[in-house]
Amino acid sequence: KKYAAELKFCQTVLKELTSKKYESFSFPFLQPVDPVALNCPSYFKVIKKPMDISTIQNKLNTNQYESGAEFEEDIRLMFRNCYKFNPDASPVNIMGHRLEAVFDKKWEE
Ligand SMILES: Cc1ccc(Nc2c(-c3ccc(O)cc3)nc3c(C)cccn23)cc1
Repeated sequence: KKYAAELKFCQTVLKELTSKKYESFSFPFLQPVDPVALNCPSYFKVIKKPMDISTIQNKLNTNQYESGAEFEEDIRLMFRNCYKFNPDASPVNIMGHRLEAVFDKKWEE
């Protein structure tokens, strides 16, 4: 069915984003931001809806997405959070743009 094929493609896209070849710029996005570990106490004041790839993977595995569009919403939320918290041209901001470029290419494949 279309629905199953759509969600299967989401799995393929996540596999691409977490591939070792991108680990030099995907690592800030693989796990939830830990404001204590990263020493960024303002994080939860600035970012109201945290999102990361491991959370998206879990939602996909537990059928919490109704469609590919909902999956894409969480991916885009993750990158918006990154651009909001990390100043333009900062290392993690640039990593976000690089990983989003990988997503864009695979998503429109
Ligand atoms: C004081 C300070 C300033 C910036 C950061 N950014 C940051 C983020 C981050 C990722 C996504 C996101 O939505 C927000 C932040 N991930 C990291 C990592 C893995 C290492 C170093 C910095 N990192 C951390 C602490």
